Amino acid sequence: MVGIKRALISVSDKTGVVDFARQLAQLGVELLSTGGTASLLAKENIAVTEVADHTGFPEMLDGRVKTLHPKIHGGILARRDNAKHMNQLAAQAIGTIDLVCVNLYPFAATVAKQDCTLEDAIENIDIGGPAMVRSAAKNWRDVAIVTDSNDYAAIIDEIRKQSDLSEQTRFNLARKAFAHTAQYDGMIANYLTRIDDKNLSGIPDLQTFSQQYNQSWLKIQDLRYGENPHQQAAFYRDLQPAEGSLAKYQQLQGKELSYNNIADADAAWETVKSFTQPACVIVKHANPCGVAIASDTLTAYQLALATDTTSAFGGIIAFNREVDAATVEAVTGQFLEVLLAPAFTDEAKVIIAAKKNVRVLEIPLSAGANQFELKRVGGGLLVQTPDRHYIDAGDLKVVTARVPSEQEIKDLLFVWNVAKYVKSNAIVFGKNGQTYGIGAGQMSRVDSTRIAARKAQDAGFKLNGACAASDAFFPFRDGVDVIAAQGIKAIIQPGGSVRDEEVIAAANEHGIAMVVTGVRHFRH
Ligand SMILES: NC(=O)c1ncn([C@@H]2O[C@H](COP(=O)(O)O)[C@@H](O)[C@H]2O)c1NC=O
Repeated sequence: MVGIKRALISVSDKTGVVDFARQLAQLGVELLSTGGTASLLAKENIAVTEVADHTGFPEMLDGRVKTLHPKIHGGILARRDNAKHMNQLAAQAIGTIDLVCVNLYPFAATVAKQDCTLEDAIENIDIGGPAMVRSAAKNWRDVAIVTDSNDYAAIIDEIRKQSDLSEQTRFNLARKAFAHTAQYDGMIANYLTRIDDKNLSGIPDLQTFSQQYNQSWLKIQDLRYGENPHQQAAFYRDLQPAEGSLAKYQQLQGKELSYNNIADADAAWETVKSFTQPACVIVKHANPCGVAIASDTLTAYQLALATDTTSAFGGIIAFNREVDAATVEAVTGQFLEVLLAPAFTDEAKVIIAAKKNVRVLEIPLSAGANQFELKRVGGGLLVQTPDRHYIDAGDLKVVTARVPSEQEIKDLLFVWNVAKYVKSNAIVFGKNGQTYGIGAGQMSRVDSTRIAARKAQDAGFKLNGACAASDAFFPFRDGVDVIAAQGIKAIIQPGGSVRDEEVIAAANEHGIAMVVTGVRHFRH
């Protein structure tokens, strides 16, 4: 006889529940179930008692009241080691319930529908389910609470082996259950506090940002330390990370990821993901120090490295294509911290394995993005939608006498895309799908311009005929003058400065073609 004698199963998502119930029944567990679940189990010839028959009360109010009954909650909440509790159960002829398996009304899926009315949303707020989950989780020493169909197999396995569930398993299930109801209620509060008060019937108008913002994250790992060794840190992921996001990584080899590795890997991955052609991005301290697109990964790497071989030392290197042996041979010729790609060939994996310390991450490639970008400030949180603005040649407005050539337009779009991922003030020089010089994170735009110029000179690039991008408008003509002095003949920038006229006049003076995008890409 198992320690679990009676189980209550009440699930909206019925995935795997028939098998789970059948196996519990085979282990001698008596089953109670709510209407829909009970009829499914009965149809599958599994012996089950309807909760309504057990309590003697019918389900009522369109299912709003099914399990909210002392015979259910008494049976779950009574402490088995407390004589008073057990006597009280006996006096009311209430039997104990030892396992509760519940998943909740699909609130998230309901409100995700375009035509979801407030009434639909409200009806999909589960009441009896969370009450049972919380009762069972509170009484975890005596009751097992199962909220995730992914746990069914392991639970059956453990009961079969040990005739019961261990204290540790029950506690883990209880923690998971409270995390689940917290997330569920958080989601409801987020939805309700997004509703514009002007319209409280029909399909509500939803504001982008809720009045109270509740979010749940799952810890992937504790980190050895934070940005600096005296800081503590951990890495959390979204409950459902966006497709193609860093948190979907699989580490193939190498040392444990550090806080800075993860931050830099994210910067590299987000940048490389933005290119459709084979691309390589090398990141140091959250900024790309070399970016290139080419017909293959090896060439892309060689071109990206050539931008700034000094900064690339100890960098994070990302590709948006499967990485082959030749590329890995080349990449491991330099000191690197992390290598990321959607895939590695078997041969490439063998070669990189010799460099045990290099952290190698495989991430499925997809253009997905976080719903919101979050940034903590003292006592608060800044929330914004991600920068997902892309342009093509048709979006460019030529503002100078000189019009860029077709090749220059391609180069302008390339450096513009790179500039988007460089911390402001960002200036990027490049040509033929290769960055020539990157000026990042300066407090003045002209300083970023000077840095980009110096880096390009140090790397030995001839800037004649190259292009320049500025992530935001030029506040003065000085940046344009510095660019012109390098021999650069085409500039892309948002425009919109009060001194645009002065800036455009400078470009005309220097015979530069200038295009404006009308959009800026600050990144802090
Ligand atoms: N009202 C109640 O007493 C109640 N008890 C259980 N539920 C939910 O009813 C669902 C299962 O219903 P059915 O077995 O009828 O398909 C589960 O998602 C469960 O969380 C309830 N429904 C909503 O509150």
